[in-house]
Amino acid sequence: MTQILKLDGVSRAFGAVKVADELSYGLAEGEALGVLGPNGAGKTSMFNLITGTLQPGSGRIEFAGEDITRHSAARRSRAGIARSFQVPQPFTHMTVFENAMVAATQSAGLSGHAAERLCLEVLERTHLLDKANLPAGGLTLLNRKRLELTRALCAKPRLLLLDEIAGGLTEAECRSLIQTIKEIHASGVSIIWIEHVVHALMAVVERLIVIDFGRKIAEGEPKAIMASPEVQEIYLGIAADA
Ligand SMILES: Nc1ncnc2c1ncn2[C@@H]1O[C@H](COP(=O)(O)OP(=O)(O)OP(=O)(O)O)[C@@H](O)[C@H]1O
Repeated sequence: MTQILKLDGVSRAFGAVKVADELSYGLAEGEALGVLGPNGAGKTSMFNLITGTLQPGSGRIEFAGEDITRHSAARRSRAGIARSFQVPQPFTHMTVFENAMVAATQSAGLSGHAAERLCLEVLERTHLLDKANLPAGGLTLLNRKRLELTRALCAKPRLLLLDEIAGGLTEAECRSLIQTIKEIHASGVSIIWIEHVVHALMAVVERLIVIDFGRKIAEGEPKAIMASPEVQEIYLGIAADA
């Protein structure tokens, strides 16, 4: 199977804090990978390393067979890497549609009707079409999360990085978001999903990795990983924090 992403011995420290410590793993094209780990383990930093807003101290990152370790964030975005942020970051004074258009024009490089068509398609997939003309600042938390997804999808990603998108939602809202993410996955987009809401992860991902102190401490089939005593101990800590 073709690998869309490969991290090879990626390390980065802030002073004494290692946010990535010899991190190595691969992601197959079309695969959904879950990432679990306690607060401060380095999960968001790993996304920053993949998207190019943080440079590794050492190691190599490949995307679609190309070494992107020194590529700029803008170049990686154009190549098809998109992310959602843990704290939704819409342009609050703009409408939902205008927010989508920013991503379609600036990240996917589209203009005119092509950009509008993509935005409408994505807004339908993310169930925000009926909110298209509302200001983004007034959306509920679920719809702000849906807008995060919309903005990422309007960049036409091959790889979608989701950062704790299920946090803070009610059970019913979480189920509805899981369904949308399943549909995105089924459309062929490769996904890496950092999440503390473990049942949401388990409903979607085919493989899990667990990170602690920037190190990968477990990797494999989700149920087997969750059953391991080492991960159970960390998970109890995560459940207490969540
Ligand atoms: N730019 C930075 N400068 C200094 N320290 C940083 C920087 N970015 C992150 N850190 C520190 O690195 C550690 C890892 O942070 P990171 O946000 O990657 O963890 P995380 O696993 O995503 O945590 P959470 O689950 O709380 O979001 C934390 O101790 C954080 O304070």
